[in-house]
Amino acid sequence: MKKIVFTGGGTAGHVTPNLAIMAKLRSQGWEMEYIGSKDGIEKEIIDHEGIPFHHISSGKLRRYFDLKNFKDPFKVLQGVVDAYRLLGTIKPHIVFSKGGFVAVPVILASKLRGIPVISHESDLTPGLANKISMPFVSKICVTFPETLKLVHSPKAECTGLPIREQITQGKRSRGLQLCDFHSQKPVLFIMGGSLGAQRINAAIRQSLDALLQRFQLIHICGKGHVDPSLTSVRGYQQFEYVKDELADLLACSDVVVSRAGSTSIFEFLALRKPMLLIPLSRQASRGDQILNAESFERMGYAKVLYEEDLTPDTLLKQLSELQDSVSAVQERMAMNPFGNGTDTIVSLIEKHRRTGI
Ligand SMILES: CC(=O)N[C@H]1[C@@H](OP(=O)(O)OP(=O)(O)OC[C@H]2O[C@@H](n3ccc(=O)[nH]c3=O)[C@H](O)[C@@H]2O)O[C@H](CO)[C@@H](O)[C@@H]1O
Repeated sequence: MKKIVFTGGGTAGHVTPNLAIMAKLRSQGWEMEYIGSKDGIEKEIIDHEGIPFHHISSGKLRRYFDLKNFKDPFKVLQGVVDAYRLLGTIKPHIVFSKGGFVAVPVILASKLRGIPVISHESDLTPGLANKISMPFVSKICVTFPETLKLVHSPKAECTGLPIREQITQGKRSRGLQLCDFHSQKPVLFIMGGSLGAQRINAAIRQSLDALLQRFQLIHICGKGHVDPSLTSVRGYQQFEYVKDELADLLACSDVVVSRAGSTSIFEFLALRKPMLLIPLSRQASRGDQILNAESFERMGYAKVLYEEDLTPDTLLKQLSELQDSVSAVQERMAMNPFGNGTDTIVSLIEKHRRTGI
């Protein structure tokens, strides 16, 4: 029996692409297990899939000063020891890493055990965890063609993003029913990444009356961010985080307002949802979402509203411009050159796995 270990986590963007690959490998008879962190969202997502989950010690690697920077390298070292032990027991033929800090110890331990690793980068610019791991992996898969120029490695290949098939199988009628919506008014889908985005939540709620004149609203707010005072507003449906219902909610949505996490925006593209992207600012990140969003704007799939320009007025203005160009955007999306990365990655997994163990 062929066996694979998946890793990756912290936030859902580093986990959900794994689900697409898992479904395909499962249908080909592979056995699989997952190594993640104790407190990341990956445990919840992977438990839901019924796949054995093991957690290891993991530490955040920061580019800025923080007292935890002195403690975290020891947590990473402990993570390498934990992962080394687990890999010795599981004995996989290959490891697939979707990035995030928990992936670093797993990749180092795989190297020590001589197990090949394929890593995948979702964002246009490689994250720190993937950068550190590059020398130790057999193959680096990237999502954006622009990333190949930044990675400069013969190991790199543009495979696109693995997209869960389940997300493309939603039903508009089920989505409308779930929200108690009708089909006479367009539906606006709002998502601040897997954790929610407080700035976006606030801007939407400040503009709620004006938005409700034009749309029915599905708002994924993030854990703990549902506003209880608004739960009975007709046409405004809030969720903290959604799992299986996401496909139906997207199927009934016409336009999207979102952060510009790579996993989400490629899902919206696959579903041909015109998007207004409000990327996480450079103050709060390395600026990867800004580059993701600008790349989608250049391709004509999205409009970008920078966080520093976000006000109820700019939000409404940009949304109305996007609504006017919905058909043109959808035509461009239909011609998009990005395929679903799942099949290419599954072929690479077959090609690079160890044989004879
Ligand atoms: C704050 C932060 O660190 N953000 C990063 C993180 O974002 P984040 O984890 O938010 O990642 P994305 O927005 O790219 O992906 C979120 C994933 O969660 C799913 N989803 C989301 C909400 C929900 O209720 N249900 C659900 O299933 C989405 O469909 C998608 O598959 O990883 C991304 C991918 O590397 C990066 O581009 C982001 O910059």
